[in-house]
Amino acid sequence: MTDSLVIMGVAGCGKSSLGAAVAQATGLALVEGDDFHSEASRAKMSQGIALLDADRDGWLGVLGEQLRAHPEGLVLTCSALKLSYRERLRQAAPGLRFVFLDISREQAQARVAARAAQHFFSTTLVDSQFATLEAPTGEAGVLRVDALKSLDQLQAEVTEWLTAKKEQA
Ligand SMILES: Nc1ncnc2c1ncn2[C@@H]1O[C@H](COP(=O)(O)OP(=O)(O)OP(=O)(O)O)[C@@H](O)[C@H]1O
Ligand SMILES: O=C(O)[C@H](O)[C@@H](O)[C@H](O)[C@H](O)CO
Repeated sequence: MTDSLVIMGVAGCGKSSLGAAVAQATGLALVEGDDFHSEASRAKMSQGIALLDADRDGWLGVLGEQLRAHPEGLVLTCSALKLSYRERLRQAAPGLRFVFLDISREQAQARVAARAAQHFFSTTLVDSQFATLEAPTGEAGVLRVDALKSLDQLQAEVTEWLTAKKEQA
């Protein structure tokens, strides 16, 4: 059973912010999924072209290698929008847990627009993130959190959940 954890959700939901806070709180290494997109994928996203399964295939493979390379556990930020993507990651780290940052389309749009000048992700792509998203409702090892809560509150919810899981194990 792995200690690794994925912080998932659509663009702008707060994966990087919460990932950093949880890594700090747990002492686990932080791996930013966005750092492993190919140049071609980054170019597509900055031009407002949504990624397809084929674009995400190699990326998910590399993220699986990251999980395998950290048997002590890590905090991985990754959109992980579809069940099949999450299953790929679970194959690399059986028992992998996910924190789903749940956000409305309007709020995600507002956050992505607010940071557009400093970020590669095109604001026109938010709708496609929601079209692709298969929420992980009902999947094992998933904590859903409200992305509009404060970072402190979110981090506390996640660490409490991780501690409760450890006590059950
Ligand atoms: N809990 C929060 N409350 C308020 N604002 C937040 C919160 N979390 C993140 N933000 C803000 O929302 C924006 C997006 O956050 P962040 O970059 O962490 O999201 P992300 O999901 O990693 O985005 P992406 O994957 O698209 O890079 C940032 O401007 C960040 O400061
Ligand atoms: O699967 C995807 O479409 C991508 O991973 C996106 O979600 C972005 O990379 C990310 O959120 C950056 O804004």
